[in-house]
Amino acid sequence: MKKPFLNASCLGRIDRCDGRGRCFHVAVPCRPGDPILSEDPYEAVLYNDSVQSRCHHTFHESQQLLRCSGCRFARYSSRAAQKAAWAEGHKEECAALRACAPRVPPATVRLAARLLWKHARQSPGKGGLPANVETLEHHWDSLPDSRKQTLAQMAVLTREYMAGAGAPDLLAPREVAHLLARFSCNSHTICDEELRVTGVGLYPVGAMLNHSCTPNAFQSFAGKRIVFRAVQPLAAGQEATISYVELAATRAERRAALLEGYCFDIDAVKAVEAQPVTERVIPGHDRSAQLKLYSSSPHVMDQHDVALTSLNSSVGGNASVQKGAEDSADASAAQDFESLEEPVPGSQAGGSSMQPAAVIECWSRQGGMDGAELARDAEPCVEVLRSAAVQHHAAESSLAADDPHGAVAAGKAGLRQLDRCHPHAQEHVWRMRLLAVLLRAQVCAGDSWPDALDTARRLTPFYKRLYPKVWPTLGLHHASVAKIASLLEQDVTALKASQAAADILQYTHPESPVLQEQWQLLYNLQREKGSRSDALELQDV
Ligand SMILES: C[S@@+](CC[C@H](N)C(=O)[O-])C[C@H]1O[C@@H](n2cnc3c(N)ncnc32)[C@H](O)[C@@H]1O
Repeated sequence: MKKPFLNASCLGRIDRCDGRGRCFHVAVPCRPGDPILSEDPYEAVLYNDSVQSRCHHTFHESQQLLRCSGCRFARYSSRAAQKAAWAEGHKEECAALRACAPRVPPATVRLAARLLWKHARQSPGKGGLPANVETLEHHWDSLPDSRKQTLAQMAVLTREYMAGAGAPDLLAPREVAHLLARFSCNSHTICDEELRVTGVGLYPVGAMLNHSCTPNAFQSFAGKRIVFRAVQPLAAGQEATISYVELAATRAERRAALLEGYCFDIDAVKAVEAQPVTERVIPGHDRSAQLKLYSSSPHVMDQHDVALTSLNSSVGGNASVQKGAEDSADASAAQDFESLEEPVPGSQAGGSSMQPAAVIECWSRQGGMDGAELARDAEPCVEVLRSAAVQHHAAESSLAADDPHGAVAAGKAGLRQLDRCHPHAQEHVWRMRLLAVLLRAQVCAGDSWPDALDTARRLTPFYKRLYPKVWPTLGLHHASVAKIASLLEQDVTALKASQAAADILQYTHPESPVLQEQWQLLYNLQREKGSRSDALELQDV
């Protein structure tokens, strides 16, 4: 093992590991909640839609922001922040943004430009990339041609954008494309305490943490500084892992996202994937509703999948959203900055442009079941799942279009569809997704809190099963339940949810106002409970 980093905020070291390149080992035993690494980004930028509400330098939200009079794009929480930002790269950025106004390049293009300007400032005349960026994986040779083409077009865009600042040509187009490919598999999506996406940053040491679908650490952010914390006890020398993808998804979906975004296969260590014996497109639905039939249970599905997709005792199902032809759409819109926004780690849950689809994977648990019989059982469910997927898409679109009532209607319609499915489909992945979008819509609409509480409570068992015990999404979900229940004066529910939230958030958000809020709520609820039991006792007397 190499020496630990001198960086005092790092409790580990980088080593080589079998088949996965480099990895991060903790140097000392850690308890849940212990920070194992915290790091400022080598470079970071806000996403375009966060720019109006957040400081360009600190990434903190603010009601009163000062707008840069040069580019009229960047906004700052104070003069000091503006001054610091100017010295740290906004000087060149401001000129480039002015030159391409009113268009604004996507965040990853702005990130690449800032990184190259920074390197030129710190190592004048050296060229190339900083050493800690150069060594990051880019997997260029494994990328499909369509992806290479998109990255090449983004590289052209980056160079055009940088030329606006009158800077010398810093990197050849091919090298810029490789840099953008490095972003795809090494950058981190920056979120605030409530897990709202704010920007994207490159953290060279943080990029050493490998993926696991049962991670023992997770990342959160203080402004744009990343902090990795343990979510389980870690022994000295143990590898720290995070999840690169949404954990509340089926294995098939996680596998596809990892293959596409990070070029590795979570099933690579297992035997050859089970091949379906029959594959059929459901009539009238192109490839958007498909049936795949296996003669026996495909070993690649895990418990997680079975919980999310089982339909009945002899048939299993798996409905997934298939990614549309994003790359070719991007390629044909090379001149349109916004359409070239790149997916980055942790951000693949998006995809509002996807075509909703239902793919059902059926297998016989006993093996040897008659294929026609399986198909007959499953086919009506495919139709129902397909409709549920369509309603989910409609609900997401309505929410994005600021129409929460439309989203509530679509979400409820989707859930009603699913009620027609086999009772064992109660735990299907589309039910979880419909409940999640319905809850967001009901909270946005703000006119039926009892319904919102009911939705939130129906979602809880899914999240408890799918996320690790200590996980921010689960903690924040309990916090939402507590808030809605306390609004409705359902104190017992509020108290339980608030306690569950605080039990998690004390590890995941130890220094954040989100946890303070829970302590306050818990305190108020316990005090009220106390005074009510005092009152009762007095009455009894
Ligand atoms: C953010 S980097 C992690 C550090 C990387 N191992 C390295 O040496 O630079 C992501 C890349 O690491 C590899 N990787 C991460 N987790 C993995 C896993 N569970 N199985 C296989 N490869 C993995 C993949 O090549 C992936 O594209």
